[in-house]
Amino acid sequence: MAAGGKAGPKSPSKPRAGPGPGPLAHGWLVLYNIVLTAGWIAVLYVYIVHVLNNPSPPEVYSGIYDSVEVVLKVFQSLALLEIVHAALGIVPSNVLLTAFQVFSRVFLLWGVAHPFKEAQTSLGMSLCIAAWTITEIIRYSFYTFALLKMKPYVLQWCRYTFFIVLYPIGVSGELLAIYSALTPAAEQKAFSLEMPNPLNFSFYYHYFLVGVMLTYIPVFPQLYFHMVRQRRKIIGGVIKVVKKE
Ligand SMILES: CCCCCCCCCCCCC/C=C/C(=O)SCCNC(=O)CCNC(=O)[C@H](O)C(C)(C)COP(=O)(O)OP(=O)(O)OC[C@H]1O[C@@H](n2cnc3c(N)ncnc32)[C@H](O)[C@@H]1OP(=O)(O)O
Repeated sequence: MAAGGKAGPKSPSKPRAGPGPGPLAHGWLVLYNIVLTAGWIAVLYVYIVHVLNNPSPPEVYSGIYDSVEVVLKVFQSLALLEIVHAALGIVPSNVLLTAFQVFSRVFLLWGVAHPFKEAQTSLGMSLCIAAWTITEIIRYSFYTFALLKMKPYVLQWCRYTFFIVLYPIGVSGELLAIYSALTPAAEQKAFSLEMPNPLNFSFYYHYFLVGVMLTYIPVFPQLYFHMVRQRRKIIGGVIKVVKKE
């Protein structure tokens, strides 16, 4: 039995089996989702204030990361706990997909934006922050309501519809931000190891970044179509045909 008293991870297309999380896990998840909703609302607030104060390009996008940096890093990093929740079985999410989703963003923040000013000020960064923020306010508030046995249809519809547009925007933004870090990473030889060295091994961070960008090609469709299946299951009006023996 998993920590929260519910069955282990399930196939994404099956309905939740069992009673849901136990009381302790339930309380924790309510707290977690409320804190994360509030955190992302704070990101949105700072984002909007920045746009209103700097309405013309390039400042309108180039300064967004600087404005939201601290709060964004805190709340996006807290999403690592989602992998733990899924791995412990207290939520029925797919562990691998959750890990890809969370790691790609955490890596973008700490491995791309944090070290490279060019990524911070790129248009891509402002696009993905906008897409993440809208998604997460809806997602965490939806989970909170669901745990409290309320599922406002509008929120549920937004949760399983907005991704159709926000995923491509977010992923394009992430790829643009990584792309803008390639030249500075190569020029600065950041986090790289050149030969000769005692390990007899070379590592070039900008090539690693190219590798990360290529990883999006097989992984992103899996995430996207997972959400398409979830949408079909939850609000798609699937008619179940029961075969008579
Ligand atoms: C070195 C690093 C290299 C990394 C390289 C990686 C390459 C990666 C490429 C792809 C990158 C993607 C980057 C992402 C960009 C963006 O996000 S852009 C913005 C748009 N984004 C979205 O819309 C995100 C959509 N995706 C998701 O929601 C998740 O990530 C998911 C894992 C795909 C979701 O899957 P799942 O968990 O199955 O969805 P749900 O239907 O919401 O949940 C299933 C059930 O689990 C319950 N649950 C989940 N979390 C919680 C929680 N915190 N609290 C309570 N309950 C939770 C949920 O209620 C569902 O329960 P049931 O209804 O009972 O089934």
